[in-house]
Amino acid sequence: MQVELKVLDPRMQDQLPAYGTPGSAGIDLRACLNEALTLQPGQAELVPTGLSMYIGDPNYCATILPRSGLGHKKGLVLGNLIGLIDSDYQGPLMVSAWNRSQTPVTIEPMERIAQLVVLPVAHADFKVVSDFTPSERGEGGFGSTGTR
Ligand SMILES: O=c1ccn([C@H]2C[C@H](O)[C@@H](COP(=O)(O)OP(=O)(O)OP(=O)(O)O)O2)c(=O)[nH]1
Ligand SMILES: [Mg+2]
Repeated sequence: MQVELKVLDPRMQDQLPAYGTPGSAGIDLRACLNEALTLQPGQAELVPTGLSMYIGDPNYCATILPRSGLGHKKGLVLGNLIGLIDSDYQGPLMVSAWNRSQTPVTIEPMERIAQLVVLPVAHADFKVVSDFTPSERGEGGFGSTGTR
């Protein structure tokens, strides 16, 4: 699928978003910072990626997810947990960088801090009913099937 892309920061011109391997689901996003940014424990800051994208097709969206190495080892995750990019959004792509750890984390300019995954979207057509069509699960949830 094709997605329109604008390069907002000239430093991104020669490192346009790309899949790292043919099987990669995510495209790494860089921190387009002018200087290193140190996040104190618990601190979150919006970091520009230097890009904007217009998906255009309402049957798709994009999500911004943590990189597993940074998230697990350094505690650098996302302030919104998952970023959701609407198909009609045309503004700058931003990453909410959140240091969930107990120690400061420094983000260097142009460091790859998160990843973007494009996903299909279904639009629900809600039909109001008073009784659902019966299902095997019914109302059971939140551990109703046990742990073993
Ligand atoms: O990590 C993120 C999350 C969102 N966005 C942009 C794209 C998205 O389409 C728009 C709105 O996001 P969302 O709907 O999650 O936020 P909201 O708080 O509901 O804002 P709005 O009222 O503009 O929909 O913000 C980002 O750049 N980065
Ligand atoms: Mg919204």
